Amino acid sequence: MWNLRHLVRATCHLRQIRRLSAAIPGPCIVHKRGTDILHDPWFNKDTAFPLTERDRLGLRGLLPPRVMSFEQQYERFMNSYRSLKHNTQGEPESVVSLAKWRILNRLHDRNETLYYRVLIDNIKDFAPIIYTPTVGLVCQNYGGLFRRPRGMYFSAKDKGEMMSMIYNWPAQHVDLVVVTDGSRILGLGDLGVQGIGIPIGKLDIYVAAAGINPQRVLPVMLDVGTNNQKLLEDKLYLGLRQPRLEGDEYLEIVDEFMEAVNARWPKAVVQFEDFQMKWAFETLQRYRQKFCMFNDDIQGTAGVALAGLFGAVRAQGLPLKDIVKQKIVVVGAGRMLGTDPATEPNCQFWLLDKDGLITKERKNLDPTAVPFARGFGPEEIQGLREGSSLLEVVKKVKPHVLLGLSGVGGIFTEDVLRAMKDSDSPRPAVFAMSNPTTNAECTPGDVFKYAGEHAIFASGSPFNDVLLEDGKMGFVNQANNMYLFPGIGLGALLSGARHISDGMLQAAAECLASYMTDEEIKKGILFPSISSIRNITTQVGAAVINAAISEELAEGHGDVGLKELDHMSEREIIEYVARNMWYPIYSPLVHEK
Ligand SMILES: NC(=O)c1ccc[n+]([C@@H]2O[C@H](COP(=O)([O-])OP(=O)(O)OC[C@H]3O[C@@H](n4cnc5c(N)ncnc54)[C@H](O)[C@@H]3O)[C@@H](O)[C@H]2O)c1
Ligand SMILES: O=C(O)C[C@H](O)C(=O)O
Ligand SMILES: [Mg+2]
Repeated sequence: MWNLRHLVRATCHLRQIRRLSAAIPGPCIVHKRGTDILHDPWFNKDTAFPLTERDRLGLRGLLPPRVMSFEQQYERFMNSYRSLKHNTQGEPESVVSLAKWRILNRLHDRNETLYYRVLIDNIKDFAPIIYTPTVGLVCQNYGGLFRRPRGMYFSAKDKGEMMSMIYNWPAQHVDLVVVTDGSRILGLGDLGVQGIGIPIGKLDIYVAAAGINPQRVLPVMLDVGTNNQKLLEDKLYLGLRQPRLEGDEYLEIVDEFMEAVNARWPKAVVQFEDFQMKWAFETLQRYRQKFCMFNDDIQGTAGVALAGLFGAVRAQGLPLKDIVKQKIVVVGAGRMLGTDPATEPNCQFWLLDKDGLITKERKNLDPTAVPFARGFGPEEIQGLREGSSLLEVVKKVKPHVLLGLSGVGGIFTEDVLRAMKDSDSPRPAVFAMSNPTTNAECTPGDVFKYAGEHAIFASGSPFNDVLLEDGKMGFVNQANNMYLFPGIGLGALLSGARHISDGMLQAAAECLASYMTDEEIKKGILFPSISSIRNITTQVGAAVINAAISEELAEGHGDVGLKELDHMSEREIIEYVARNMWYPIYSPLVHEK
């Protein structure tokens, strides 16, 4: 895997290949004219329609006469975005974030080409707006923010209709579907239909990071009701006002939706997102051999956590094989229980949930927890018992890594972090992976203050780096599944995989883990900057394709059949991925009746 990293980092010219192909855009066939084009965000160029195109498409007189360039439009948008800073001075952070989201969303609704270009170029600044943490706020305030629908809504009332409803979607081709039932939105709980913001945000990341064509993405909300009493009582709530369906009634809805998607777009990849744990796990088992799908919260997150663990081992100057000697305390067992222990490295885990340490004495122990539950043999750390508190566990175990996926903000208290200072690792690692920011288990400032300046920190939502007392920088990593899901989806799509195997997921995680140099790791930088997300995704996508080919799961994509894929070198696969990434540029529009 080290070779792969070197290969790709050395082939930066790929970006030039992309830019070159982007510089000569092919024509785009449009079946509309006049205002219908101006009101279609996919074709709309606003004031940048050239005069010849205005004549051809019946736009003359419908726009002010001056023709602006793309660059001028870009600058104009960025200026108005920047001016928000002055206009919202003194306002609470949430007001400022929502104002930023609104201005981006308005552009998204009006001109997709410009929207995705500013998003790609400014991904580090804009990801916190269109993705975590602001997307959480958007979901919470969806009723008030709603202006026009985006994506598709399938509700419990649509039972028996989905096979025909799916044809209401206007695009002929769909490559990627992200679906949620809104039951566990980030760490914010059941938000019902308002959870649609999450598939929209994830698919924006797909376009920006994986170059999926935005005309070929489909965000989906499966509205099976909500158990959120506040929403049920809210007169302006836009979803079904009924309790969530359960059992077979629930599964019948998801089954019907999956069959409908598969009937219309048999090669589309479906990503399950933010389903409460019981359904996340159940639907993954139910569909993973039948459809090309994966669960991002289980599989994407496990891969990112694994890459983080590898990084923590390397930061201690240890070889990767020493990962098995690492002591890892995981707080928030939900995610972990969803992973197959056979695919996890044989580390030593201590799992805690809301009832404390999980041991074999746990009543009603979840069968998936059995391999992770602690026993009481002589090799066990003395003094720990069923339900021991987090502080007790950290004090006794002295873990190398403390990993939070609890959804509970601030649960890594000062005492817990001080106890991490006595970790058996010279670089104690604290991963506060819960989202959004307010739900993070701790802040980086507290980690460097209490667990020591040698600590390593990663969080699910972005935080700023911390200036330490000695003038050095305490680096903040973002351990978020966005480093993997775009590459998993893209690799599955371009390989034409029948389904997504553990081997493909493992390849994705290993590729991410190998991305960082030893110098970066030594500084405590375990994950790349989000600014390089297209490059990372290219590599992850290629790794996934390679795994699909070697496991004989690949069937090819478009004009590239299995035979061609099979004959590609590693380098050619990377080029194949880069070549297939969409890049926003105005294409000449050609009208056809
Ligand atoms: N960074 C990422 O890429 C990423 C990916 C997936 C999920 N997440 C985050 O993980 C969080 C949890 O998601 P989930 O779907 O696993 O939720 P969940 O509700 O299924 O699981 C939460 C787990 O935390 C435990 N827990 C709750 N309170 C606790 C406490 N006080 N002490 C110890 N354990 C406690 C629960 O018992 C449960 O095991 C969310 O905030 C989500 O945003 C982050
Ligand atoms: O959405 C994210 O930012 C990560 C993850 O999928 C989550 O559910 O928290
Ligand atoms: Mg999620």
